[in-house]
Amino acid sequence: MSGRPTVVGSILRLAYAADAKATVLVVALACVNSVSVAASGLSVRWLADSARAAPAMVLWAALLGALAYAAMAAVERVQHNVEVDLTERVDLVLSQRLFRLTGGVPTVEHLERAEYLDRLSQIRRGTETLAGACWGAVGAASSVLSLLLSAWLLALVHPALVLLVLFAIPPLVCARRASGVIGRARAAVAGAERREARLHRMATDAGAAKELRISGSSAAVSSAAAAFWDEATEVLVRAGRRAALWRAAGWALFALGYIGALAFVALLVARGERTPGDLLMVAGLSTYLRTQLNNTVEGSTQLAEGRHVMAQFTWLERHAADRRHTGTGRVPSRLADGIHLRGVSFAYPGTDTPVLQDVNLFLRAGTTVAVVGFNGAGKTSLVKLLTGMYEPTSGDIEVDGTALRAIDLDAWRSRTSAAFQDFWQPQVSAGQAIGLGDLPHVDDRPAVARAAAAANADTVVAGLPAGFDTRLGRVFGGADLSHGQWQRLATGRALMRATPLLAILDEPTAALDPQSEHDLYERFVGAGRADRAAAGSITLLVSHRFSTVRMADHIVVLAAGSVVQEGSHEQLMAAGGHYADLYRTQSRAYTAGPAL
Ligand SMILES: Nc1ncnc2c1ncn2[C@@H]1O[C@H](COP(=O)(O)OP(=O)(O)OP(=O)(O)O)[C@@H](O)[C@H]1O
Repeated sequence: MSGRPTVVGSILRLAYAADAKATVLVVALACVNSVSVAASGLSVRWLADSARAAPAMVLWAALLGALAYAAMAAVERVQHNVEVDLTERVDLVLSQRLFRLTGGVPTVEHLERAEYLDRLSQIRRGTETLAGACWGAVGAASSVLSLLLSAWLLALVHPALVLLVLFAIPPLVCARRASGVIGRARAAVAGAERREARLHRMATDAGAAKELRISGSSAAVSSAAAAFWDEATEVLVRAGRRAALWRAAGWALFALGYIGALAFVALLVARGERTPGDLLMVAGLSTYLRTQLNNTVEGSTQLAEGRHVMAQFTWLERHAADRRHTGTGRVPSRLADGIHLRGVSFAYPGTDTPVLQDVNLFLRAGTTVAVVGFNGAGKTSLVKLLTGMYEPTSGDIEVDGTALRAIDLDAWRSRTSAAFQDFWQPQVSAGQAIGLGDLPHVDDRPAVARAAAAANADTVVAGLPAGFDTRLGRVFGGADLSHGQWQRLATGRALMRATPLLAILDEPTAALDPQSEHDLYERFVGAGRADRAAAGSITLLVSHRFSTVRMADHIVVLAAGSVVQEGSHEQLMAAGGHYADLYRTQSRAYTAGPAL
């Protein structure tokens, strides 16, 4: 996407994909417009000269002029309407493509890194610019055609007048410089704009609003947002001024050429070497030339802005292609052995600090494994690796002896289920909010009801006005749920797949009391036990509550990204150390502390 033709080509291909007929029409109208400009210049000259030499021709000259003007006026109107319609279509095509690309990247790195988020927000805001750039490209091409025709007509008057076309170069070069200045400024402020937008969203988010008011930090958030806004605006305004200076310099040079050309032809007419018709045509063409040039400059500015957005788009396409999971290996229908982690280390992309270090683990088929550890020990990162959200920096994860990186990731994910700490709150019907856990069965009411009952979400649904058909979430004016109720639905979602090979519960239980959490984990482990046993399913529990953890067959203790202990509850208690200390401390807190 480096050269201009590639950008123009890509943009025109987009327009063609959005609406082929309208694209061809816009291009054809632009050509008609260019020819009309030249025809109108010719008609003025013909009119003036025939008035003196051949009065009978005046009518024909006037007719040509009228036709040229009518064509220009009609084309302008129709072209504008078609362009507006087509811009919306291209915008839609781009938004869909962006959606597919963002969702199609198998990893989640681009959604977790600030640098990538900046690029994404530039693309999101820039789809309309890119769509508009189509017409910038077409307009610029048609103006170049007009310029060539005008140059030919000027050369007929005097070859030296072709130089006027050379004066068209400075405004173009300067406009390009100006666009570069604006484009760089936009990229520089993308981070500040994203932060400002985030703070703005936070200030209007009901959840955050409560804490902001209690802590009295609304004003601080508002002034932080204002500071980001000011920072971005200052850079953009400064860039705007510099860009305006560049543009003014370009036009000043053109004005010099324009005045010089008119003076030159006026001199030739005064000497009787050229006719007044020539002078009128040069004056008329020069005026059009300025308009056409203006269009070319605007078109090339739009094109340059579109080019910047296209560069980000191309980056996203490359990122998606680079991150494409190449594994095509089959996922076993049942786990015979289990999942091995062999020397797995992991650092988040763009960071040097490993959050998992040389982890060697065996998750045996058909067992329940619990992972415990302090905040930041690496538990969720481990879950992200097991679900293929990231690949290990070194080492391998093997599913029944086949490396996960060699397995078809979509197929693997279709045999996993998970409920996360930061779970999703889909604004759909209550039934679908559960059914989405197994897309082919999203509306399978008996399956949804089973999952709801297993997650204890049936009581939540029973309290809704239209049961499973109740629309959820404030965005579409649906019923709102408490955090704990959303959590139950999320757990229901994770129980939709009857025979996952890996079922994960990564603490989606923060809003539950210890007893409810314990019940929920028990239900999760017990749900469809026979089916899961037949499939050799591994159930992975992440929890800080040791009363919950002890139900697992195997417990893994993580500390600072390394496995420090593993075994059954009894083995770990007998061994003493980290796990036993934490277990006793927590038991004491529950027995001696206030009732929870
Ligand atoms: N997207 C990310 N980019 C960079 N670092 C990250 C990212 N997510 C997590 N980390 C870092 O990785 C480390 C492990 O985080 P992780 O979420 O795996 O811990 P955890 O054991 O699940 O913690 P908790 O009990 O609080 O959920 C932490 O130091 C965290 O700061």
